[in-house]
Amino acid sequence: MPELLSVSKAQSIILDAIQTLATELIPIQSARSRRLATPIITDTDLPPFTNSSADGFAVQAADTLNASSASPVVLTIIGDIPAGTNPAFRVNRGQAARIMTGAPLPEGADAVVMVEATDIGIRGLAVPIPRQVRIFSPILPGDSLRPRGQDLTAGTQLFPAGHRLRPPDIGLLASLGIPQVQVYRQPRIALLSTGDELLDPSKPLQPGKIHDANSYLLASVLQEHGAVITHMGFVGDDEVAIRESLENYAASGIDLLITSAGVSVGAYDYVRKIITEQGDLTFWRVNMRPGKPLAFGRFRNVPVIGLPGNPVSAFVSCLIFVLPALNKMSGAATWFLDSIHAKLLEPVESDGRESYLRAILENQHGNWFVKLAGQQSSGNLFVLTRSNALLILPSEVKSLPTGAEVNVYPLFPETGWD
Ligand SMILES: Nc1nc2c(c(=O)[nH]1)N[C@H]1C(S)=C(S)[C@@H](COP(=O)(O)OP(=O)(O)OC[C@H]3O[C@@H](n4cnc5c(N)ncnc54)[C@H](O)[C@@H]3O)O[C@H]1N2
Ligand code: MOO
Ligand SMILES: [Mg+2]
Repeated sequence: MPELLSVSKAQSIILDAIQTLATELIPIQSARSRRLATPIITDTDLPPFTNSSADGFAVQAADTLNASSASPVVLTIIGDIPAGTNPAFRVNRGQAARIMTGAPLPEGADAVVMVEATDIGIRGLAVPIPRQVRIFSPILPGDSLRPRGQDLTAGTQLFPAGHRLRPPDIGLLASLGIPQVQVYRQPRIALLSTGDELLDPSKPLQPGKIHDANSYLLASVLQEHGAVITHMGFVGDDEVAIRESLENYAASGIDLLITSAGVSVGAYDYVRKIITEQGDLTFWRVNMRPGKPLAFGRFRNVPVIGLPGNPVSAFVSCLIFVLPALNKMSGAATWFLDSIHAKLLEPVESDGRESYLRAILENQHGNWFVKLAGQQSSGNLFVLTRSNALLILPSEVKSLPTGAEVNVYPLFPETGWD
């Protein structure tokens, strides 16, 4: 058997053939999960001005030094500061200004007394404004204030280029008065599953048939990582039907074609032949398990990745090869899954190919341990749903004992499993 391509070599061939996409300016309300094309550095402080964190009275704290319930300090109210106004007056010794939460601190004042600490009490502030306020306890300079720049000062880098925007990020951009962001275009990916045995999940099972799982499995992985799935469907193991579907997809301005199944050595596995005739088959077969029959090349001018048909193989190959390509296209700073070290809770075996075993990762007292999630057949999707990690056995390693240290890819670390 000719030597199989290593996983890392196959990854680098794919990544070399994939370009980072162009960028576009979009409104922040559509920017959830999009990747920034440029770093964002704020030119504003947040909060932009020192403001009150309570409904109460802006004062000079020194005036309240001797306040007590037996002997309250009486201050003259000189004005009112609703949120959204800009006080033109100054608070001097012996004076107070009524102030609402979020309103700017007037000049002269250095603290706010909460209304509950005054004779107005929890009935709260209302019109008309009293002429005086009695304060029952001392406060310190800075009390009940949110100083300018407390959260963020001008010149801070908020996000690097490539950062994927999350809801708090979008809120922050809005609060800084940034209504639009330059982001990378979303990769447009077409998915074609192949197989005479496939049925739409809405159809009842028939003898010899199975429901198409891969289209849905792959589409959801890719969408979760920012791709737009422009086409998704399946055709039979029919050379003409596969070629025509790929032609239609490739002509529609997509960035990447993904096929599922029909890529091994079966009599009705046509995908490699079609890629070879309609473009270029750059490589076929990788030294990994599952996922050996992976194909990569170009169909017309569109990069195409032919994933093996077994659902777990398709899933693993999608994480190991398609996601890095998707990440590069979308402008991500890092392209590969993050791995961690863990100790084996049981012995594991493989056949010498680089293996990605479905596994359960658990933390005990700060240390990571890993065990198999169950049966490792690459058709078994249920076991995959019970896994939270892929346990990696390097190539040439056929077995490892309990306690050995391995690399593990946590699956869906951002969502967890519950
Ligand atoms: N003689 C050999 N046979 C096989 C080899 C080999 O090296 N020599 N490799 C095996 C490996 S490994 C894999 S993986 C599969 C890959 O096969 P294909 O990519 O050609 O896919 P198919 O043969 O069409 O299907 C394989 C398997 O997957 C099921 N399948 C296909 N599509 C879907 C779908 N959309 N949803 C759910 N399940 C799907 C299909 O029914 C088959 O059971 O080849 C091995 N054989
Ligand atoms: O790779 Mo196949 O992918 O072992 O089932
Ligand atoms: Mg086959």
